[in-house]
Amino acid sequence: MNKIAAIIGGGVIGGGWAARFLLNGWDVRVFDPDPEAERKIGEVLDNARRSLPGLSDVPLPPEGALSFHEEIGDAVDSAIWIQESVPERLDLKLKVYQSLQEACDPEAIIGSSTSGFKPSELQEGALRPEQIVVTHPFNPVYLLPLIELVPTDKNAPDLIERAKELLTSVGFFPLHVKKEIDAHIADRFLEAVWREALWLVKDGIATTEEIDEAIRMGFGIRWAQMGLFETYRVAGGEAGMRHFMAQFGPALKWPWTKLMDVPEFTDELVDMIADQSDAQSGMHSIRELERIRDNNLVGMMRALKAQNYGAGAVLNQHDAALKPGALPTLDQADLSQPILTLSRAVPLDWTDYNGHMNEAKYLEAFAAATDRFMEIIGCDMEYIATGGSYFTAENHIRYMQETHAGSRIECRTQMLLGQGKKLHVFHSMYEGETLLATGESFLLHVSLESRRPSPPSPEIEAAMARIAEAQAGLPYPEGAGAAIRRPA
Ligand SMILES: NC(=O)C1=CN([C@@H]2O[C@H](COP(=O)(O)OP(=O)(O)OC[C@H]3O[C@@H](n4cnc5c(N)ncnc54)[C@H](O)[C@@H]3O)[C@@H](O)[C@H]2O)C=CC1
Ligand SMILES: C[N+](C)(C)CC(=O)CC(=O)[O-]
Repeated sequence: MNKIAAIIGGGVIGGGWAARFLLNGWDVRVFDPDPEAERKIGEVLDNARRSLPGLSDVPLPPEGALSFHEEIGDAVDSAIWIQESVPERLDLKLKVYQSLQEACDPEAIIGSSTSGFKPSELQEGALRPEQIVVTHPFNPVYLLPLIELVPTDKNAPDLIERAKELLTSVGFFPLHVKKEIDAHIADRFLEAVWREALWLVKDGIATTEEIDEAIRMGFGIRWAQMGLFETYRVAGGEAGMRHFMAQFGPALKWPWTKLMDVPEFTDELVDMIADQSDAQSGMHSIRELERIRDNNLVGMMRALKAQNYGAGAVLNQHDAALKPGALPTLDQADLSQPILTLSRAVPLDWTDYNGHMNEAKYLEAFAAATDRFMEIIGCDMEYIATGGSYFTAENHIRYMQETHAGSRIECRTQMLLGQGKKLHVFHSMYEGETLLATGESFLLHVSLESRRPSPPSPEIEAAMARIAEAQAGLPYPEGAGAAIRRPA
């Protein structure tokens, strides 16, 4: 049975939480009095389906069931996680806890998305304060890993550990904020930057577009991978952080920033900022901007994944947790049929200007299927470390149907020859029952020392013989051995 999450308030943030849980295999029950809530969550889910599953290089669990409830008690019934994301008003949040705590399981965790309130303020007067913690997410909640997890000493250590475990299981990075403070950690930075930016516009120093360029062309990209302190340590040169502080510390006392002053939101300032923002981005609808944002985030996060750094390392850990059981081993597979060697969603950065999966990415998918087939026959990392491996000598791809971001694809592999140093495999790529493409590869076993063909280990020979015998009854695949014909 799937785990159940209740989403109380299904706006921008509640919709993101709903998508994160659903796409990680939880059932989600929503309570939101807004008659438009179902449509709005549907739109967030559409964005999430095209972007989140492809962040993983292994398949996410099957999507959970989504339901909408008219009574808060029905929504929280049987939920082990209740996420409150109603508007940022303390009186409203406290009223919501009153009614949901009358109905929910006392063991359930109640997380609040609040951007600014301290957990002690949310626990004030609650039926069971020990159930309530701050779990502050970042938009888009379905892609960004950070959750600021802020408990008080009313929360038992066991609840904090369970919260961390459940958040990690859906791909989040829970950052345990040990001491409560207004606006937690990250929003305090965002607010400081936001205040300074408003002054720069008001004082006519820069437009909204120039400020965004100053961020995204420089320190914004840098922050996305190393943050503030690691970046400045590097900026200190060989002497590191101490030198950086000695050199740039005094500047903090100069009047570079306006610190706590807030410009008054006069009609003039609001119009100036809104007009500049329209001129900068008004050619895109909000939904278009969301898609542009998601495309960029996925590309950047997948690049960080390749470096196993920052958010990329979190994604790799989530993949590692999902991996066991995702693909069969030699002993688990039905060897009489083509063997499942790839199962994943198409990442956003695999699609191109034609709006479908780019031709080069088919090779990437088939190469991953070949790598998996090598593992199945025993040519895994441990074996490769002993000095033997396979090199690909020839590939042939046939493209049959289009596929798109977020689509779940599978490769099934038939071994056409596995004898001595030769390995000849034929991969068929499917989306459901639809054959999308085929990829045929001829490989040679090599010695990594001499870089020349060499016989594989007896264990690999035996595994290939076992597959050859089991697949002997399969018809030779249509399209195997095909080539592009010479024009008549
Ligand atoms: N928008 C943002 O960038 C972020 C917001 N947050 C926090 O998330 C919370 C929600 O913010 P948003 O999603 O932006 O607001 P929103 O206005 O988009 O959504 C709030 C939703 O709550 C519903 N609602 C109102 N009263 C309710 C009630 N009594 N019971 C159930 N649902 C009710 C509304 O119909 C609406 O759909 C706030 O606490 C905010 O500080 C946290 C991170 C980022
Ligand atoms: C504007 N905000 C304070 C609601 C923003 C957040 O809380 C986090 C975010 O996603 O930027």
